[in-house]
Amino acid sequence: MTVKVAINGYGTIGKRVADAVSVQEDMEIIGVAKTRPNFEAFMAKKKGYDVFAPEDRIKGMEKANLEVEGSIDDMLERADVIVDCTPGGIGEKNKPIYEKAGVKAIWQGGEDHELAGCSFNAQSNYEEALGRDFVRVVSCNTTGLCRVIKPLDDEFGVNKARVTLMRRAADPADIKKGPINAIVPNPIKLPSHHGPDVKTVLPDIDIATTAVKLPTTLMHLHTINMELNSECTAEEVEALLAKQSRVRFVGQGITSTAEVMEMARDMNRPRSDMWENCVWNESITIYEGELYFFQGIHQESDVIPENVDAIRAVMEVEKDGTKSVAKTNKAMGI
Ligand SMILES: NC(=O)C1=CN([C@@H]2O[C@H](COP(=O)(O)OP(=O)(O)OC[C@H]3O[C@@H](n4cnc5c(N)ncnc54)[C@H](OP(=O)(O)O)[C@@H]3O)[C@@H](O)[C@H]2O)C=CC1
Ligand SMILES: O=C(OP(=O)(O)O)[C@H](O)COP(=O)(O)O
Repeated sequence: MTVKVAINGYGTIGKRVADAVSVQEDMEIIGVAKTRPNFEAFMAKKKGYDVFAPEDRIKGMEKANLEVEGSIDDMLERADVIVDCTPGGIGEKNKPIYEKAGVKAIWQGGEDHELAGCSFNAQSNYEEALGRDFVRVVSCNTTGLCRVIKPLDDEFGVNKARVTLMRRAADPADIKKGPINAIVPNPIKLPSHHGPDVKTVLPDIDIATTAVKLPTTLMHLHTINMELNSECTAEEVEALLAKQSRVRFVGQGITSTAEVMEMARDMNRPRSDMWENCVWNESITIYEGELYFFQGIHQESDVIPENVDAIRAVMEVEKDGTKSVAKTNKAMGI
């Protein structure tokens, strides 16, 4: 079976999900929806994607010489599953349209957990999403946290996790957000929403997070501190994280997020994406019985393989999460 996938919202996340789906053997893109005839819409056409638009936007698109296949309802008629990559809060409004069309939907981390009732991270809770109509792939930061907390909890038991998130202020193409010369405690009320968000995937983890926004566009950086239930060495933690397919160790002169992104460019990754958590293995330390390490998260791309796995889970084309992760990784080159 080839799963027919539609994308609603072809921005930072949507365009990457479209390309990642296109390289999988068991799924295909049947259309992407745009609201404006901007360069991204023309690029989507150039790549061979059928472009759809809300009914009231079609005329404007055609006036700009962008050929539109039909409305979002038309796109839903052709799809088995829709990946909603519209800005946070907009996706919620689309739920009735998807329900009416009887199409499964996957939302992103900008929406609340309650919208889908199932928050997803492939390595943490794939099986929970099997056959569901609605799933939410958790945000970039939450994805990055789940990817390391889950294996550490399985192996050593996580008694408590305390994380400081230094967040990029905006994506590289975003001209609207700041700050450009300040460090902003955000959210100001503590702890931040990221800890509760991890608990939507891993409910038994004691986690608290704080977050600030920094004037950078490249990546988020996490300082992770955990109390583990069993005694272990830094070497044992390093060996465990080395086995995780979506965790990459960085060293060899990489001392910053800028150099991680340069490496992604050198790797000829599409859009210089870094789909894996980037852990500085040199930072992995056990100090007075507690674990510490740094990891970088490429906000624009770490959730992309997770969306591919979420499609397989809701469509039940692969019942085993480990196998889905392996298929996704192989097709994308992770
Ligand atoms: N960027 C990031 O770092 C990450 C984002 N996320 C989450 O992914 C989701 C999407 O974010 P992101 O890709 O950054 O957003 P973008 O703003 O980059 O893209 C959003 C897309 O949605 C379209 N859109 C805008 N308004 C509407 C609307 N009213 N109805 C339908 N489509 C609309 C836009 O199309 P058009 O230009 O045609 O209007 C655009 O293609 C959010 O939930 C976000 O929280 C998750 C992880 C990381
Ligand atoms: O999901 C994200 O971040 P978050 O995990 O801090 O909510 C993305 O980086 C988008 O964040 P934004 O809402 O600052 O654009």
